[in-house]
Amino acid sequence: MSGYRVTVLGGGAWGTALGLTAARAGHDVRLWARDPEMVEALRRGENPRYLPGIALEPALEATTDLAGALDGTDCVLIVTPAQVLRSVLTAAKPHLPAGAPLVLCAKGIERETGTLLSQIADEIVPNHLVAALSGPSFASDVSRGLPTAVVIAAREEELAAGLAQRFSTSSFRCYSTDDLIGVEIGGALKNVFAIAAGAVTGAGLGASAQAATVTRGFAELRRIGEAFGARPETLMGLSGFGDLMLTCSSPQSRNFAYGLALGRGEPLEGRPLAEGVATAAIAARITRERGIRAPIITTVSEILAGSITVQEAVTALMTRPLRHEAE
Ligand SMILES: NC(=O)C1=CN([C@@H]2O[C@H](COP(=O)(O)OP(=O)(O)OC[C@H]3O[C@@H](n4cnc5c(N)ncnc54)[C@H](OP(=O)(O)O)[C@@H]3O)[C@@H](O)[C@H]2O)C=CC1
Ligand SMILES: O=C(CO)COP(=O)(O)O
Repeated sequence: MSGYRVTVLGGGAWGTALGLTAARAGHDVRLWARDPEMVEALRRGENPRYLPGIALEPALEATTDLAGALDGTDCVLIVTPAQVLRSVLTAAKPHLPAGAPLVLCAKGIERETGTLLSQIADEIVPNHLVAALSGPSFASDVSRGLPTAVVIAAREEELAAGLAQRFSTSSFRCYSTDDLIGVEIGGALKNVFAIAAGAVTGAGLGASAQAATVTRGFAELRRIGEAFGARPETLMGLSGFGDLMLTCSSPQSRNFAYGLALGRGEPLEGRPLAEGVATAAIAARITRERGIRAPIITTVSEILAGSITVQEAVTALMTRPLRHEAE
């Protein structure tokens, strides 16, 4: 299973962690990043911008040459933020070897179009097989080799299972599924719920309110998932429930930390990437247009748009007329 040629696109926290994991699994890894300084740092075995203080072992073969990084590759992990997938994939397209599957590792929905990331890949490179890697996994944990479990999804069960086998190590366990949409929706929306949980916590509303937010967020995720044809068991797995547990409770999550700052009324400029910020408004629009009840996503998008404060949002959520519903 080793000796696979793997290209990682993106030299951020997650691209670095996944590149390391693939190298530890015995694969021949090339990582492409756009910034020459980052490439130099990665070759030295560090990523001071995104994984400060973590020694990268082994050091990664990194390059700014996109064509060179993709030349002869067997598999491409795309680990740039969701909102730039379209441009990164368009740039990569002329250099992609036929038959190399694409593994989408970002978590989000395209802000302008509401398109899922696998659908963007289908549009731009319709002849390539597409998979998604998701689940509860902080880059800093993974790069340190701490135990982590993720799920790899593809419409073709064999592809997902094969990739899961190739990328698993003794500390990085990959499960597989053919429910691509379920895995993508879970990964994209948990970021919005993590902002909500952080905001509730940051506003000092207590651990009970935080647990209520996460649980009702999960109910919302399942409603949305059902409307998109996701399987309920997928959303109860690593990419849904699992990632909600992680990101809705730990300040290590950039989305939860963003929510904490919102709740505390702290400045938001210059914060690290929080994918839920870009996903919230489009997710709110999609649910509204499709008639799916999504009060938490809608509220987060209103807070981010500045049309309602966290305090007003909480009051509105708690006092809105209750629809008697089974949990
Ligand atoms: N960090 C984590 O623990 C995890 C992250 N993810 C997901 O992975 C995705 C990436 O996150 P992460 O790596 O943490 O993000 P980071 O902010 O750490 O890094 C983003 C990387 O993408 C690069 N980048 C940004 N825009 C472009 C562009 N237009 N063209 C080329 N490169 C670009 C940045 O380059 P530059 O430095 O030059 O700007 C940087 O290398 C997100 O969707 C996130 O949700 C998933 C699981 C875990
Ligand atoms: O997706 C993640 C963990 O599974 C990382 O979460 P954040 O992007 O919120 O840091």
